[in-house]
Formats: sequence, structure tokens, C-alpha cells
Amino acid sequence: MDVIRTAIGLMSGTSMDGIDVALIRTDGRGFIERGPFLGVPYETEFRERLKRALDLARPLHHRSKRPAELRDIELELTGRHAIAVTAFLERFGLSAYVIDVLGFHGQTVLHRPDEGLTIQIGDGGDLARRTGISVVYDMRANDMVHGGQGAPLVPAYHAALAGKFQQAGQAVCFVNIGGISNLTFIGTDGRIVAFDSGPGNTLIDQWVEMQTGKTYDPGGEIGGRGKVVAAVAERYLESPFFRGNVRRSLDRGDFAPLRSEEASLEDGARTLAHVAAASIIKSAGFLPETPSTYVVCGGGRLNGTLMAEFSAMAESLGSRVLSAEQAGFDGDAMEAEAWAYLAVRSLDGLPLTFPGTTGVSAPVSGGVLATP
Ligand SMILES: Nc1ncnc2c1ncn2[C@@H]1O[C@H](COP(=O)(O)OP(=O)(O)OP(=O)(O)O)[C@@H](O)[C@H]1O
Ligand SMILES: CC(=O)N[C@H]1[C@@H]2OC[C@@H](O2)[C@@H](O)[C@@H]1O[C@H](C)C(=O)O
Repeated sequence: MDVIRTAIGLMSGTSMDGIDVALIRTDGRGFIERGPFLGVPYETEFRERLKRALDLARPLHHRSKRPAELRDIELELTGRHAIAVTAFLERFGLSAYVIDVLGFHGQTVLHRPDEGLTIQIGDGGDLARRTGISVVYDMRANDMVHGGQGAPLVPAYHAALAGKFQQAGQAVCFVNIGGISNLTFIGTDGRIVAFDSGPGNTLIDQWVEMQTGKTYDPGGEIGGRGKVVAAVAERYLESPFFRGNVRRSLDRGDFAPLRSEEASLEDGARTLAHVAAASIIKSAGFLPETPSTYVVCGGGRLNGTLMAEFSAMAESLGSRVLSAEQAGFDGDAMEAEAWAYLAVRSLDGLPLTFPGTTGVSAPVSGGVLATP
């Protein structure tokens, strides 16, 4: 029998809004028992530090290079993850001894798949020492070494959750609307096709923050009062990203922010919600078939304007749209759960990525193990 391990996943995503912490018990294969979840938000000052880290990383050409200031931010980020783990264990009355492994994503500060370069800051050895728990980190690099896009990695976990749809004879598509959106299609025959689908919340967050100081559009309420500026939407949707037969993974900075002279606050938020929704539908055109069901996770599912747009577009093509919760999952915890699942797979040397998910030449494992 395969070993069942208790794992905690730690995700600091492209939205840079905080650390998601989730526990699962899993054999890294078909057995998954989902446990508690905790979101630990970053305060404004630290979000600014992470933005500074993106600037510091931009000129880098080697993934192990760390200018002194970037290294300082890396250690600060790692320390915050250690604190988040401790807070999680305390909150749910758990001892570190019952946790077999932490799956540590770190923070992506640069992602240039065309140059084979992806940089996540976060010191796995330091996190293992601080928490007393083994850590699997740096899970994207080996995929790139083998010709993959280095993203998305969550599809292996989506596939493991898709059993009930497969049993019902339905092709399902998981959509993660984070800072960037990505999707995972699982056909009725178990075939997996996945890729980044376009801008998610980042453009909306940048716009709303620039105009109001708020870090996002709560519930999509601001966009709900606006209208789509067609010329702006077209400009985004005509990006070369949506053309060609090879799906590329995205860096947070690949789509330029909307400029203040281009729209009113409300129209900008509405237009960018429309762009996020239409991007998913456009990219889904590269799937082998139209999914019966979309399962939407990530913070973007809480933007009612984006979701209304996406649901209308998907339903007009014959698909139904469920939130992760409607499908029996936790849309906030999904990525952190995935990182826990991937850490267990890494310990067992199982593949994390597949030709259908990142374009890697053959299924490959990945991740680096640090012990306390
Ligand atoms: N109540 C809400 N209403 C509207 N939008 C929300 C709400 N809560 C979160 N969001 C959006 O979701 C974002 C965070 O989503 P999520 O945590 O899934 O992203 P991430 O994991 O950082 O990104 P990625 O998946 O690209 O790595 C926020 O930045 C915000 O735009
Ligand atoms: C390089 C990087 O960090 N990419 C992220 C980003 O955020 C969403 C999308 O772009 C996805 O490709 C990926 O994260 C998820 C968790 C993944 O790898 O599955």
C-alpha cells in the first residue's frame, strides 16, 4: 500500500495578497483527505517589499542570483512562512511532529519561459530549520530543464480531484482565477490538458489600487457599475498570447496595466473583468472539446462581475459553471492543497508535470528536499 502522508502546502501567489496554508492527507495518488485552511494576509508594507522584489529580479539572468536586497526580502518572506505555519498549527491544535512535509511555493519574482528562466524566492533550508519540518521547494525548475513552461503545476492535483466528473462521463475544466488565470481540462478518458489562460485579477487589482488605494474590487461591485470600453478590451484580447498553437505560461508583468486616461474607475474595472472572463473562453478554444462543466477556484470567483460575464459566455457555449464550493471543494485552499499534494509526489519521485500540462518533453518529477 502507498504511504499516506500529512502535508501542508504554502502558496504565495501572483496577487501577492498573502500566504495560503492548507493541510491534506494523501498518498500523492488517488487518496486525498482535505484538512483545514488558513489565509494569512500581507500588510501593505510587505506587499510593497514584494513589488520591490519584482523590480530587483527583472535584470537577473540566473535563477540562483540574489542581489543583497532581494536576499533580505527572501529571508523575510521565508520568516513569514514559518510564522504562518506556526499560526496554522496553533489555530488547529496540531503538533509539528504530525506533519511529514511542507510544500513551499515561495514567491515568483520572474518568469520567462522563453529563456528557460523562472525564479521563486523562498529559502527551503531556512524554512525547514525554523519549523523543524521537512520542506519540498523549488518545484518548477526541473520542468523547465526538461523543456516545460514551468507552469501551471496545479493540474496534477486538479486531475486527482476530477474522479466524480469522470465517473459521471463529463469532461470538466478547473479554472483558477488568481493574479493570472490557468485552466486544467480533464477529459472523460482521463486526458489532461492545461495551460495559463490569461490575465486574472492582477490588472483589476492594479487598476483599483491606482484609482482608489483599495487593493481589489470587492465582490466586483465597482466594475458592476461600469460598462465595457470595447477598444480597450479588444487591445488586450488581441494580444499574440491568444494566438498560435503553443500555449505559453505567463509572468505577472506580461499584460501592461490600464492607463488612467483610458477609462473611468468603474468602466476600467468592468472592462478588465470582461477581459479576464473572455481570456478564459478564448484560451479554452484550444482545448480538445468544450467542457461540460467549469469549476472555478481562486479569488476571482468572488468578483461577481467577472463571474457573471464568465458564466454568460460559458453557458452560451453549452457549459455549466460551478464555483469550487458548489462542486464540493474549497476555492481559496485549492492551490495550497495542490502544493501539499505535489510535495508528497516529489518525495515519492512521482511526476509533477506532463507533456499535456506544461509542454515538458516527458512526465517529470521535481522539487528540492530540505530537512531540518
Ligand atoms: N471578495 C473578493 N471580491 C473580489 N475579488 C476578490 C475577493 N477576494 C479576493 N479577490 C481577488 O482574488 C485575488 C487573490 O486571488 P488568489 O489568492 O487566488 O490569487 P493568487 O493565488 O495570488 O494568484 P495565482 O493563482 O495567479 O498565483 C485578489 O488579489 C483579488 O483580486
Ligand atoms: C510562474 C508562476 O508562478 N506561475 C503561476 C501564476 O499564477 C497562476 C498561473 O500563473 C500559474 O501558471 C502559476 O501558478 C499556479 C499555482 C500553478 O503553477 O499551477
